[in-house]
Amino acid sequence: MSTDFDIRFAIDPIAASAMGTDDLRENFLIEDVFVDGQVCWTYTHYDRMAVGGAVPTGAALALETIKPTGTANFLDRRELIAVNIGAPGTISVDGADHAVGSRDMLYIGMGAKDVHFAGEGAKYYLLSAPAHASHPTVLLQQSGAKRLDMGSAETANERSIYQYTNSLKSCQLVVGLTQFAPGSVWNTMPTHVHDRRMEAYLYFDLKPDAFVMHLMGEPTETRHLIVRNEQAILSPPWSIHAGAGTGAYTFIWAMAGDNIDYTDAEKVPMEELR
Ligand SMILES: O=C[C@H](O)[C@@H](O)CC(=O)C(=O)O
Ligand SMILES: [Zn+2]
Repeated sequence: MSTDFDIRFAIDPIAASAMGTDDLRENFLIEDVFVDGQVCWTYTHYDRMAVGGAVPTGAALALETIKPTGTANFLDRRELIAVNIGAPGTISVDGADHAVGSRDMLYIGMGAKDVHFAGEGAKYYLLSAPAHASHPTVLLQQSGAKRLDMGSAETANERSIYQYTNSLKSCQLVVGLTQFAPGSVWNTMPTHVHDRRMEAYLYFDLKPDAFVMHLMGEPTETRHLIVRNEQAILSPPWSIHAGAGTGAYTFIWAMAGDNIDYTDAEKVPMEELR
């Protein structure tokens, strides 16, 4: 069996505020996203977003159904975005091969049956949410993404946000990538919440001893998680999601929920955080 899954329940803010390090990590951190020769899923109860990794070594890896979806094929009632953070690879969707370069994303619409992930050195980060309509499979590239430049060097948060799904027709998925100017380490600060949509972050491009001090929790009741290279975190709809790295990093953010309006977020005033 080359497909594995794990289930994460939806945690409320009161329960989260009582958690120590181990419980926070167990509920909100995904340590092993990428396992050689495997497709590994974390099926969450936050908007039923599934977060996974596929690392083909030799043979192509099939997208197999998992028990929690309750469907014959994984995408019978879902859509998926695969982000390649490794070497260029190929994803086949119902017989059509799609070349997926490093930092390219492939959107695969509801109803696709036969999906295979291939390419030695390719590393696919997978995001999937329930769908109500079938949209065409489409390759999304950084060059075609909407770029937003934010922050400044003075506040160590100078960064470019690439909204890959800006012109995509999706049911729920909104996905992008954030890159930093040299020396800037703060993401999503000033921070925000969006109760309409959960979010997941994948932190990568970190040096082996580096980490991101990820911040979560309600704005007035924050907690931290130490996140290493190629680990993901789940942000419940009620939580802030921000962080500072001990060095350079890149991250992929992804949301699912009630709307796909990127700008529909409530800013948290800096004075309110505690
Ligand atoms: O809801 C959107 C996400 O939190 C990211 O777009 C935020 C982000 O990349 C950043 O500010 O650095
Ligand atoms: Zn957000």
